Amino acid sequence: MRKQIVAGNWKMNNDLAQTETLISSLKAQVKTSNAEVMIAPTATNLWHAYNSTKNAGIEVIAQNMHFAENGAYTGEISAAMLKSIGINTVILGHSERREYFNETDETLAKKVDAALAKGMRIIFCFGEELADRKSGNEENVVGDQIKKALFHLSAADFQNIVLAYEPVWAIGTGETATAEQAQDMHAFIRKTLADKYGNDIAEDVSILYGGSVKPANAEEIFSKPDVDGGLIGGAALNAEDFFGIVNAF
Ligand SMILES: O=C[C@H](O)COP(=O)(O)O
Repeated sequence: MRKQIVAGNWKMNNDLAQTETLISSLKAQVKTSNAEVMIAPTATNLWHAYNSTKNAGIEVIAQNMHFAENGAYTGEISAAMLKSIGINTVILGHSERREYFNETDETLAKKVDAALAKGMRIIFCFGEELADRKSGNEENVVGDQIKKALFHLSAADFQNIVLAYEPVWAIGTGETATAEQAQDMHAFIRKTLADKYGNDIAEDVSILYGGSVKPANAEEIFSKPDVDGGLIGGAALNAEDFFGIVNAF
């Protein structure tokens, strides 16, 4: 069943004290919503965030994980480690991970497998760069990213997959895809899934949009039929802005 989701990706922001402050502000704003609400603090603050949001209607999720179960991977965190502190959802494939940490479709496929093997839910990110859009190649790029990292999965695996379309040119730039551009790409993504897995699976997968979503543009973007929510960066660092977006549903 397709869900509406608004997830705040805090990226490398907020130390422990700032995390406590922002979570208190978020808890003060939470009310019954049509959307599932998630926050992704940095790894050092996951355990604290998990404990301070229990029963608050906010799921704490991770920004990344390694594909190995354990071993000599200095600085990395495994799915089992996340699960052991109550984290059941992980963002994978964010464009910043692809760009600055050389994550490829191949390593992402392994991360996807590792997360699913531990029963985790995945928010899988992808999106084209500005040059791809300017050359009219955005659907090829996005289609390839999805196929290479996800098309080895079974139809049943998609119960634990949420997709997040994030055009790289719209991330942190203040430049947003128009609601029509988002809808067109989301419809293409759903068709790509339907061609491989059938309509029922494609209709059930939630597809989020990410890239400079703000309270002022969220309602229009979320009103589109194939947009099921947002992955929010900058605006997730302010409780009022974040809930301005959540309440756009
Ligand atoms: O993960 C979130 C996205 O990168 C969007 O970030 P942004 O809302 O700051 O553009």
